[in-house]
Amino acid sequence: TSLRPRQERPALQKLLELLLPNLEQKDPRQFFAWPVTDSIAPNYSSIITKPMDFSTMKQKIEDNQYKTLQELTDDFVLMCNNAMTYNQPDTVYYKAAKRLLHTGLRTLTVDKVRPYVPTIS
Ligand SMILES: COc1ccc(C(=O)NC2CCC2)cc1-c1cc(C(C)=O)n2cccnc12
Repeated sequence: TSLRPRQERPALQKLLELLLPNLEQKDPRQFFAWPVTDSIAPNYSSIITKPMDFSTMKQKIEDNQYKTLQELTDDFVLMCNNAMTYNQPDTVYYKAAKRLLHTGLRTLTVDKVRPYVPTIS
């Protein structure tokens, strides 16, 4: 828990705090829970220029760094695409990323979420 005094939490931050666990549950083996290190994935940091993982996304929500649902969606897509870039198609990681991308995007774009996040036209 952060030591900061509890400042007013905008509606979007509350929504994202609800959505993130829903996405994390789609990664039961927790391949996407933490940053991928060069020790478990050789040369990862030289191949993937913009790493992303759920713990980083959680921190960005808490630091109120997402201004729209689309920005969180972009990080989620980046995370999945990184795994489909670094790993070969026949690996557990590539397959998990492909499945996560599809099921996760359905959660993020499903109509019942949209109305709560008016996009500034
Ligand atoms: C935080 O990342 C991980 C954490 C745990 C594991 C893991 O438990 N791997 C076991 C399944 C066979 C070994 C794998 C990963 C992992 C994710 C990834 C991704 C997301 O590309 N990765 C790529 C190559 C090697 N390992 C991984």
